[in-house]
Amino acid sequence: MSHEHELVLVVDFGAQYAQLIARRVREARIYSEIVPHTASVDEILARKPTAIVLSGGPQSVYAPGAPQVDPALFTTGIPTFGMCYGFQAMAAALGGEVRRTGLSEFGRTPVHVGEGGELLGDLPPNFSAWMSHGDSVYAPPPGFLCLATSDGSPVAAFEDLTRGLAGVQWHPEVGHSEFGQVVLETFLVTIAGCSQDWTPASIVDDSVEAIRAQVGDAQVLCALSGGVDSAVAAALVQKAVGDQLTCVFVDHGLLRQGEAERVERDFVAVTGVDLVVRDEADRFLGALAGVSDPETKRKIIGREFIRTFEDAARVLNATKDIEYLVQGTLYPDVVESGGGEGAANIKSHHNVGGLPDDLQFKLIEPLRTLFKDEVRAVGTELGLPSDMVWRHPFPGPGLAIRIIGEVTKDRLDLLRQVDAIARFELTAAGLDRAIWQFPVVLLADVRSVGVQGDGRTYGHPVVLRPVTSEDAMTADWGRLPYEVLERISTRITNEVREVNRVVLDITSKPPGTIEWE
Ligand SMILES: Nc1ncnc2c1ncn2[C@@H]1O[C@H](COP(=O)(O)OP(=O)(O)OP(=O)(O)O)[C@@H](O)[C@H]1O
Ligand SMILES: O=c1[nH]c(=O)c2[nH+]cn([C@@H]3O[C@H](COP(=O)(O)O)[C@@H](O)[C@H]3O)c2[nH]1
Ligand SMILES: NC(=O)CC[C@H](N)C(=O)O
Ligand SMILES: [Mg+2]
Repeated sequence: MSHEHELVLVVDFGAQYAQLIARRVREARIYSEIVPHTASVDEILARKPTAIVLSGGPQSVYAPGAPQVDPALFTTGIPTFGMCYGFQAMAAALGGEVRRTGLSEFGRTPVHVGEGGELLGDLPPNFSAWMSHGDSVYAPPPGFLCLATSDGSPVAAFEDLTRGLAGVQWHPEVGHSEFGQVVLETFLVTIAGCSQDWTPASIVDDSVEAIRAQVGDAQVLCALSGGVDSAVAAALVQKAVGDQLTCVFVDHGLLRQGEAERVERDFVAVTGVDLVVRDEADRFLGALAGVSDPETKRKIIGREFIRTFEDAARVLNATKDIEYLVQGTLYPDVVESGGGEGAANIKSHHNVGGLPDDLQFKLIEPLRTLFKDEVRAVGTELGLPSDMVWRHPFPGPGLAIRIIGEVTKDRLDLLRQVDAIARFELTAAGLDRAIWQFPVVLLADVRSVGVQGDGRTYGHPVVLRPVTSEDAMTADWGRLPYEVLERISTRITNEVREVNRVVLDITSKPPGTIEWE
């Protein structure tokens, strides 16, 4: 998909959020991918990047064994931008001086911009940038112009435009850095000359073409959850190969109120796609009986999903020969499971996943290079209705991982009721877009004493878990207005007899995760 677009490669030195750099580059409408710092100069050249970004990283460039940049990279003529570790590594590779500073800078840091130069030309003389470093560049390499300083960074930014090289000590990719996107775009567009041709329309055209080429006349199965990713993946495949596509929706009994009906009604109505609905509640609830360990729940659900897809294919194979399975895998899944070399390892999620080696399908993953916000833009471009494109993510294992304790039909019914109230009130308050996701968790094994109608109750607490996020990798707790919280709490305790306490989860991720299990 990427071949026809200019490419910016992000070389990952073990940055916490190399993905975020790639996202920011793409926000500038330039296609970007991440490569590990172990990639050789030849491997990098083979990808024909228009520009390169060297990421931050936890090490010190002068420490034995610390990852280095091969100086040959700087003679290729490809414009290269360094951030933090990448900036220091560029300095060290080209003869500048990098050493430990007496003053580490973590967090918001005032930066002073000097005279001249192009990279920071549009910035005011003083602004604030987000830093996270204990080493500093003390002297720029020969030929470089020092552009800025901070208290702990004698050289906080530099450039040598004769070679297309520049860098900054701070992290322009994080939202807390003022003018971060301006600096990045000045480098990529003005200095490196990248064209901004990565648009949702171009993504759709490229991927429709690629799917057609891959699939030919074959038959395709898509596991459709009603979630954003599989809806957009299915719509792309449908645009590419039309009625060669059959979607399978599994009602595993762990869905929220109205979900199954909504998928049938909305998705089919909009796309006209062939949909097979499998009612598998008995199978999933049977397999989950007596289980309260979160990992065991997830494994059971993953296994039963695969069995269900295989069953569905067996039935369909009577009339068509299903060769491909469509998955809504996103770029963060790929990076998290393939590993940016040296980067932290993030928990692996249920996908259609833990796919067996002897999988009978070949995979189609049209969203494999995209982030969630891009998937939403593609969905919009494809004409999917905005409530489908903007709906909150919902995990494949469903309410099973929001019931802390054993999953039973009664508990599911109870949580469905509570969840419907919370979601209704969020929507009524016009906050769906402001909140990334709003799990409601039933502490099924916990009871507390309450008083209702002058009588003692001994009910269950539920936890409201509104979060804000950009890509679910990190999250903050959502600051819902007190009036909205009050309405939700009152309605839940009035309308759902078994619940006598509503609590609010105010933990960010990290350290918490979004889901409780
Ligand atoms: N009930 C279901 N029926 C069929 N397939 C499902 C179901 N739940 C999940 N899947 C499959 O598992 C994949 C991963 O689920 P995931 O929740 O990550 O994505 P999604 O549901 O498509 O999007 P979102 O992240 O917005 O919920 C889906 O893309 C879909 O292919
Ligand atoms: O399809 C899925 N299968 C899973 O097993 C799964 N676990 C978590 N999630 C969703 O992923 C995002 C991050 O969740 P956590 O912060 O809980 O890890 C949030 O959006 C979660 O809802 C899942 N989605
Ligand atoms: N965030 C970074 O890239 C840190 C770079 C280097 N380890 C320093 O402390 O200066
Ligand atoms: Mg989902």
